[in-house]
Amino acid sequence: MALVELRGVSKSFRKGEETITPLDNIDLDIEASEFVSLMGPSGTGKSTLLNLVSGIDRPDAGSITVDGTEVTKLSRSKLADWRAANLGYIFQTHNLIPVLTAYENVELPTLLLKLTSTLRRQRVELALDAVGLSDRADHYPRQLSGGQEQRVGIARAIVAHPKVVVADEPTGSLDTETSEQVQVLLQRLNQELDITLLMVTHDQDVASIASRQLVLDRGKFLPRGASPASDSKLEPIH
Ligand SMILES: Nc1ncnc2c1ncn2[C@@H]1O[C@H](COP(=O)(O)OP(=O)(O)OP(=O)(O)O)[C@@H](O)[C@H]1O
Repeated sequence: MALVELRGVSKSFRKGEETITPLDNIDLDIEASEFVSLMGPSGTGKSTLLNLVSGIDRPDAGSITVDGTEVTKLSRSKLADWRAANLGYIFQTHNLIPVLTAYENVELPTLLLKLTSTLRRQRVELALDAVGLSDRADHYPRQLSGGQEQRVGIARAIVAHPKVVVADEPTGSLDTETSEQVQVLLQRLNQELDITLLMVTHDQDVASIASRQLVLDRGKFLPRGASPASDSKLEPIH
């Protein structure tokens, strides 16, 4: 069984009078330790897919299983606990809390876990070390560069030792040099710490660091090597 399994997953939204279906009966397997990138035209449902895998949103149909747990069957309260222990989320903008230090920002998700204070401290130190920011632990976000802030965001995503980390355009708001540093970091996390990654990006170069590249278009994954249709706006279903 794959670490992440999507079977027959569909998701629609009402937009005024129209219904759009960004995900239409899709299947996906992600094996443990894989690094999968996801590209596709704007509005095709990439973020929607990440939100479903991470249990932030629920599909209209189909099932999503992560490490043997059928996430789609969990109650709302169980889902919050499951997410805290099993899922890391890297955002395009780091979403750090400005009044907390780098250490405290990374510590935040561990407060939802039942850990001793020693283990909690070890996890935070390990995560900051993994992103090369041990010496910035006491700095506030405003005292960090954009790239350092993103690395704190990445440390926060891996601190709970999640089964899967999803990343939504993690380099989208970074300059080229900083983006390259973050790409190297993501590859290291995958290869050295064995973290399974699902990453959305608009940048083909960034996508190519992944071990498998997927393209989503018109509600489906395109076959390997195919390009999205040029007029690939989602067709409304009436
Ligand atoms: N909660 C929501 N309510 C209504 N419509 C939504 C909701 N979430 C997403 N959508 C719509 O679903 C479609 C897919 O959105 P999504 O954000 O997943 O696309 P995307 O591929 O990540 O786009 P981008 O590359 O621009 O970030 C869009 O048309 C969007 O407006």
